[in-house]
Amino acid sequence: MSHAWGYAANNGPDKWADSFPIANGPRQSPIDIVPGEASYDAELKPLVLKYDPSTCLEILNNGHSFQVTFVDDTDSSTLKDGPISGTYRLKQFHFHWGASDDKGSEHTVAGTKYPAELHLVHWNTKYESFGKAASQPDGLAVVGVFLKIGAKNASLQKLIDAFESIKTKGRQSSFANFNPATLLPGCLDYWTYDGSLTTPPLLESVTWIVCKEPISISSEQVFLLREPVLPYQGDWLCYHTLEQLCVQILSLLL
Ligand SMILES: NS(=O)(=O)N=C1NCCCN1
Ligand SMILES: [Zn+2]
Repeated sequence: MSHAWGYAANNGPDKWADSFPIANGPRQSPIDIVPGEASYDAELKPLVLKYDPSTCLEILNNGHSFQVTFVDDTDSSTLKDGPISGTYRLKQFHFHWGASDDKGSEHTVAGTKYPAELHLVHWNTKYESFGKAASQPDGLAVVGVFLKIGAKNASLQKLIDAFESIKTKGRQSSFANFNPATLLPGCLDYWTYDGSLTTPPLLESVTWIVCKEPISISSEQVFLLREPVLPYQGDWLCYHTLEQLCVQILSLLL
């Protein structure tokens, strides 16, 4: 791929295998989760998530999404138990969303797409860093949380309020004292499977932990995720299309 990966026709998921042949690997994510085909495992434990807001560092526009990054040099913000062994440290979280409410999540549930999906990315402390862990089959654990249209999400609003400071690709700004636990659903029941990163480099190093219960996002909030695309400013793109831009311009004019 002569240019960076993305979600357009010329560099989107159908083209990723050109530069990342592991895209055709045996444990690629995302998948369609079919609850009726999932097996119950009595050995699995409840998730233990311990997040320290003081480890929250910054918010970044990486061109594909926005990402909140955490200080990960101690075991202050960790994931334990559930389907994993040992201690995994929180590195970052980010979201995936679509150009309309009928799509956007990466995982699907019996074919149903949610408007958005949160990913909390953790790395196994048996390895010395995120980078080293990302190439190991048990290196990463990502907690996925679906978002469905409903009540305004006060915690999500704190992220949206920070968008003004990261309007162009590559921009980052300090973002302190945010508790990612406020983005978790009340019930932490989950599905789990061994998979991969869903974006390049698509490494097959992820233990996926997908929460069954979604959290809410309001229509107004999801609209703000789909900020009008101003390519010359490099605003982030996530499944944006010309149609979406036209719809948004018309909605602003009418
Ligand atoms: N959507 S995902 O599976 O979390 N993919 C990721 N790719 C790069 C590093 C962090 N995560
Ligand atoms: Zn993701």
